[in-house]
This record gives sequence, C-alpha cells and structure tokens, in this order.
Amino acid sequence: MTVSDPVVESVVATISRSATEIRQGLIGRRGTVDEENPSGETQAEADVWADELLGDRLAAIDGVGQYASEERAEIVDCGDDPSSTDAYAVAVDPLDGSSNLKSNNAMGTIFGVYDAALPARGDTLVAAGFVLYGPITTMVIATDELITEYELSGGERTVVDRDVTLPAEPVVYGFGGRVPDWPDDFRAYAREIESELKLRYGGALIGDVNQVLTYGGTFGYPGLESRPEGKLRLQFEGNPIGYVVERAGGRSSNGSQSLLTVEPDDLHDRTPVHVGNEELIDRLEDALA
Ligand SMILES: O=P(O)(O)OC[C@H]1O[C@](O)(COP(=O)(O)O)[C@@H](O)[C@@H]1O
Ligand SMILES: [Mg+2]
Ligand SMILES: [Mg+2]
Repeated sequence: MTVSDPVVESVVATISRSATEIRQGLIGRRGTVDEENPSGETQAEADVWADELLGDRLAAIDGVGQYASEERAEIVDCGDDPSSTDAYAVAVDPLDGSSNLKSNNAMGTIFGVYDAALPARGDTLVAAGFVLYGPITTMVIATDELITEYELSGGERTVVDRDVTLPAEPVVYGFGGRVPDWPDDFRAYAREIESELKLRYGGALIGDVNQVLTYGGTFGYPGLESRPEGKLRLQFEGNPIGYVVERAGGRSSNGSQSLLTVEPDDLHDRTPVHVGNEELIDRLEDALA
C-alpha cells in the first residue's frame, strides 16, 4: 500500500528503508556526545548519527524544499521554498526517547511533511507518522487519505492495520514530568484518570502514544510549574503526533486547543502535548480552563 502523492511516498519510503539501518546502527552508539541540541539537551551519539543519515537522504528528494530536525538549530534549504512553490518541508525527530537507549527500551523516529515553510502550523501537514523500534519495527503513516500501520523488515513495509482507529473504550494512560512539578489543575485531572485507567508509561513519546493508539486512552506531557511550555517540541513531536491521533479519530490539545491550530513562533518551540480519546481530552481542557 503506497501513498498517492509521489513526494510523500518518497519521504515515507526513505524513512522506512532507513529504519532497519537506524535500528542496526544503534549498536555501539549508546553513549552521549559532548554537545547539546537546540533544546539544551545532551545529545546521544545515535541522535546525531540518525539526524545526519535522515537529513542527507530526505534533503536529496525532489520536491522536499526544507529539512529540519530536533537535533540541528537551523533549517536546511534543499530546493524550492515551500511557502511559494509546491515543495514540502520535512521535520523530523530522528530518535525519539533516546534516553531509553541506555536502558534498552522503546524508541522511535517521528516525521511530519508540511505544505508550508517551517515553522508551520500542524494543519498544514499533508502527512505525518512514526517508526517504533520495539521488539519488532513498526511504522504508522497518516495522510489525508489513509492511516496505516506496517511492519518493517529489511526495507519492506507490510500492512498490518489498514485503518488505524483509536478504540472507543479508553484503557491506558501515561503522563510525563515529575508529579510535584504538575500544576494543581492537571494533578486533579490526573488523579481522576488514574482511578479509571491503567498506567502505561515508558518514557518514549512514540512507545507511549502507540499504547494509546492500540488500546485507547490518553498520553500527556503537561506544562510544568518549572516549565509552563512543557518539554515536547511542536514542530517535531506535537504536530505530527497530534495529526496521527486526530486522523485515528481522537483529539489533540495543548491544554486549550488542538495542537494543529497552534501558531508557532520558533522552529524549536515547546508545547504541552495531550492526545487520546475525545472525551478524555475534552475533560482535560475543562480541568485546565
Ligand atoms: O524523561 P521524561 O521527562 O519522562 O520525558 C520523556 C519524554 O521526553 C522524550 O524522550 C523527548 O524526546 P527526545 O528523546 O526526542 O528528546 C519523549 O520521547 C518522552 O515522552
Ligand atoms: Mg522526541
Ligand atoms: Mg529526539
């Protein structure tokens, strides 16, 4: 099953072919480098390596006008300007959850294909998705026409779910950040959810969101007392994940509105991220109002 837009298909084919290599290349790259990314976080060797690998390949695709990633400060201009031509901009979190490398737990690669120059609103996405490096490697691709889960093996994509849909009955939740750092209104909401659903939190957005897509429920990384803007990045994490969950029939929110309608100021803006079943995100927004 391929995507009908040839540029988007080239982007997803490139990422899916690279995933097996990235997975293999993690071996021996579990240490950190003496550098910080633009968000001020210590980079893993694998973060830098995966960014270079994906950057080189995605920037070479005809029709990709910009490449940007969580791991580099500046946008790479690689062709036509997406704001005035029909080129797209590709934004990537090359390794999501890379602090899980040390403990050998789940990680992902997140991508968004924007029909606008970066930084851009999430409602300009024409496709988004992720690779999940779990016991097996899977990929979810969402476009206007499909939201499909694949298993990846040696560059091959095999459909395992043709129409990913959030289960109607929520089962799991996962909330990031330290509990004493949660604002009171979020903590009160979280206490209710904890009494209703089952905790699933692994510390990689992609692993945790895929639990929600599989079982129904909610993932949240709220604004914190010490950092009201939260931890996750709008262009590389919030928008693509919001797009995927909304396409699967759920909702996304920054606490008051869909992530896809948030106006970005800067490429590396952070945002609170909440995704999941509509009823839960409605309750969250009521709790924070
Ligand atoms: O360690 P914490 O505070 O629970 O944060 C976990 C969150 O941070 C992240 O690891 C940030 O992503 P990166 O690893 O891409 O920087 C998310 O995947 C995850 O949801
Ligand atoms: Mg991430
Ligand atoms: Mg990352």
